[in-house]
Amino acid sequence: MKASIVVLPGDGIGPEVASAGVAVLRQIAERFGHDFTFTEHAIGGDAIDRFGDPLPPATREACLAADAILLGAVGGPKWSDPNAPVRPEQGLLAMRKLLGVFANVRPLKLHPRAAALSPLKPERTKGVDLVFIRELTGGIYFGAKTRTDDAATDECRYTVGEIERVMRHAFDLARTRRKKVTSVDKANVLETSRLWRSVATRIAADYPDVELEHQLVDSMAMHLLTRPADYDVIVTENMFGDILTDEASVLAGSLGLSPSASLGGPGAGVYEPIHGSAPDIAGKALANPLGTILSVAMLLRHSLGLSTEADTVEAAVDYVMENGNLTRDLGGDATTHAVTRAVLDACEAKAEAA
Ligand SMILES: NC(=O)c1ccc[n+]([C@@H]2O[C@H](COP(=O)([O-])OP(=O)(O)OC[C@H]3O[C@@H](n4cnc5c(N)ncnc54)[C@H](O)[C@@H]3O)[C@@H](O)[C@H]2O)c1
Ligand SMILES: CC(C)[C@H](C(=O)O)[C@@H](O)C(=O)O
Ligand SMILES: [Mg+2]
Repeated sequence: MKASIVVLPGDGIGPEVASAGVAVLRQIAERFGHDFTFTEHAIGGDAIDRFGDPLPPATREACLAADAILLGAVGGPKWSDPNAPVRPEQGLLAMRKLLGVFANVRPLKLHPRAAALSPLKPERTKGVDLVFIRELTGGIYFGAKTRTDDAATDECRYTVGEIERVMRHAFDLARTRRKKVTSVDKANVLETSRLWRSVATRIAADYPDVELEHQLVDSMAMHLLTRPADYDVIVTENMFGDILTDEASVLAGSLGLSPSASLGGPGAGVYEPIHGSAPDIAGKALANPLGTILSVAMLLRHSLGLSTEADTVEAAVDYVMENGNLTRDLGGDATTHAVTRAVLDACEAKAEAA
C-alpha cells in the first residue's frame, strides 16, 4: 500500500528515537512491498529556533494531509524559562487539537525480563495487561489561562460531548478485551469530574456486557502499585492520564518502553512514545528506542490497517526484550542504534519465518 508518513523529530532524544522508528517502517515497507513516503517537519523547540513558531504552517499543512504522524518528543531546558513568550509544548498541544485526536491510547504490558526491573515484586505485576485511554484535547490543558504579577489561573472545562466520545472509545475497546472499564476522576472535589462520572454512568448503560467502576485519582495512583493486574481499560481526563501513565510505565521496567497512539480525529493518527525529550541523556546514544518502535506498530495497525506488519514489529521487540542487549534504563549497555539494529534483524527473521 501507499502511505504518506509525516515525521516530527522534535528535541532532545526525539530525533534519536524517531529515526529508529523510521528505520523500522522502511524495513517493513521493503519486506512487505509497501510504498511509504516520509516527510520530516519541524515541531517544538527546534521549530521555535528555526521558524519562531512551535508548530509552523508547513508542519500544520503536512499533518493535515498525512496518513499517519510519527513524533519523537519536544521540549528541553533551552526553552523552559517560565516567562518565555512561546514554548515547545504548545506546538505539540496545538497539533493534537488541530488533528482532533481526542483518544490517547497508552497500553501497558509487562515483558517478563522488564518485569524483573520493576520496583514491584513479581507476584504483584504478574498478569498486568492494561490500556489507558487518556482524553487528549480538552480539560485544564486547553482551558483559558490568565497571568498577572501576583496570580495565575488555568480553567478546567469539559463538555458532555467531549466526555461521551472518549468514554465510548474506552467501552468499545473494553468489549474487545476483558470487559472492564475503570473511570478515574476527582468527583469528590471537581465539578468537571462530577460531570465526567455522570456521563460515564450513562454511557455504561449502553454497554451492559462491560463492567464500569469509578475510582478517585489519588487512590488510583496507589492501586496502580498495589493491584495493577486488576485493571483492564482505564479511562481518564487529560492531566490525570498524563500523570498516571508515567507512573504506570515504571511497572513495565522503564518509561522508555511505553508507546502511544492518539486517535479519533477525522484525519491522521499521531504516534509517539509517552516519554519526553530526556535532556539528561540526549546526544549520548542512551535513549531506549522501544517505546517509539512499539508506537510504530500501533501506527501500522491503527492508521494503515496492516496488522500482520504490526504483529511482526511487536514480535521482534519481544524477541529483543527476551534475548538482546538492552539500553541502560533496562539494565543493559547497548546504544539506541544497536537496539534498533537488533529489532530490524528480528523483524527480518520473523518476516522470513511467516
Ligand atoms: N510527548 C512529548 O514530547 C513529551 C512528553 C513528556 C515530556 N516532554 C518534555 O520533555 C522535557 C523533559 O521532561 P522530563 O525530563 O520531565 O521527562 P522525560 O520523559 O523527558 O524524562 C524523564 C526521565 O526518563 C528518562 N527517559 C525518558 N525517555 C527515555 C528513553 N527513551 N530511554 C531512556 N530513558 C528515558 C530520562 O532520561 C529522564 O531521566 C520537558 O520539556 C517536557 O515538557 C515532552
Ligand atoms: C509535553 C507535554 C505537553 C505532554 C503532555 O502533557 O501531554 C507529555 O507529557 C505527554 O505525555 O505527551
Ligand atoms: Mg506526559
